[in-house]
Amino acid sequence: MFEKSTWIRLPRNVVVGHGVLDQTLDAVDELHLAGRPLVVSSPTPHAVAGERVVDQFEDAGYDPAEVVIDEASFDAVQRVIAHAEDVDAGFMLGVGGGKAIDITKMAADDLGLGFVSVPTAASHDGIVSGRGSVPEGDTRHSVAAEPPLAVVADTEVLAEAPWRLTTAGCADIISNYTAVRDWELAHRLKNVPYSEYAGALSQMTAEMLVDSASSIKKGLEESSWIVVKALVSSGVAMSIADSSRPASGAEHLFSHQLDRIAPDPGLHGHQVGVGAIMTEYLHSGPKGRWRDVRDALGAIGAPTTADELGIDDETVVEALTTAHEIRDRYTVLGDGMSEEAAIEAATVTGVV
Ligand SMILES: NC(=O)c1ccc[n+]([C@@H]2O[C@H](COP(=O)([O-])OP(=O)(O)OC[C@H]3O[C@@H](n4cnc5c(N)ncnc54)[C@H](O)[C@@H]3O)[C@@H](O)[C@H]2O)c1
Ligand SMILES: O=P(O)(O)OC[C@@H](O)CO
Ligand SMILES: [Zn+2]
Repeated sequence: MFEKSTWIRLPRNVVVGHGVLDQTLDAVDELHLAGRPLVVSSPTPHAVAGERVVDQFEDAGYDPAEVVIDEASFDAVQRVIAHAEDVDAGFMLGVGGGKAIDITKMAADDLGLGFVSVPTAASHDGIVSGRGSVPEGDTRHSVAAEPPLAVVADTEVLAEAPWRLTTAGCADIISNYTAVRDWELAHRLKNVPYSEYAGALSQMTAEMLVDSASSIKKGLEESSWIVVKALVSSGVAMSIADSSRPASGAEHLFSHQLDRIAPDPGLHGHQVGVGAIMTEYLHSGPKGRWRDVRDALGAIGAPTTADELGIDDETVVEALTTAHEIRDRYTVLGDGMSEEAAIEAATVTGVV
């Protein structure tokens, strides 16, 4: 008897383009959400876009509440939950980068409230996903969270954000190459469930982004359009898989470990990009495609070396040798790299 079943939870409204922040109210009204909106953001995104969202709801006769968080942690999720209960929120809008959006989707999930995603930077592919990513002690959780009912991505806002946030988003997408390779490997070696559709979509998204590299340039709003569409597409792949597997493999473990041990970690996307150069080398060897990954990152201006990440060589090697401990996710790192092998991989690829 056939007994498989799946839920693929996707947004109903994905509104992308110039000036669409001013259509947030319309995108929400269409969803028939009731009650008081709670706008959750971090300090800069609050000033850049959060206040405009609050004003829109105020002008329309809603009674919006606001909360500003400054870190991605379980404590921050609890603070947002407590605030939402205090103000009797009916639904939530997460306005900001990956951290603000993750916190909002996790708080909304806990309270059973609708969630709307309003990215202020094209820096990560959690814009659409139903996953939250939060560090805790020695580990990093990928938590099932409330996927957005709507996404409002204003390319004017995204284009005005610091350029490095956009190159980080590109690198988060380019890392899909190695994430899918790790997922396939885990499927073959450990019988981890694999979705052909999610894997193909994730990989195609990376290919399309790399093909568009010459149009991704600082100062061009069209770049934000290209990148945010790829970020949405990558998030859809995660929703289809009901896992971050299509977009997160060993290169993400490496980045999560850097977040723990580096004195001054880089942007998430930049770290996973550099990680992908080395994990592609581990997958395909010295003559493999690690140069293509490095060149794709270089073409959009993302870091390709430890130096460009602002992280010292020893920390890179330590992160490589310990990344497998971050979470129970089988990847090309297996049960860990020796220090000699890590130095070799980082040196051959020019990362250190
Ligand atoms: N849930 C998922 O599926 C998923 C996917 C990818 C990444 N993530 C998570 O997202 C986080 C990375 O996202 P991030 O790089 O956006 O980090 P972030 O949220 O810390 O944002 C980076 C910085 O950009 C600033 N910023 C955002 N918009 C701005 C704007 N318009 N102008 C000026 N500054 C602006 C923020 O204030 C912050 O200082 C990580 O925690 C990562 O694990 C989650
Ligand atoms: O589950 P994690 O490893 O946090 O990955 C989510 C996201 O960063 C994928 O791009
Ligand atoms: Zn990522």
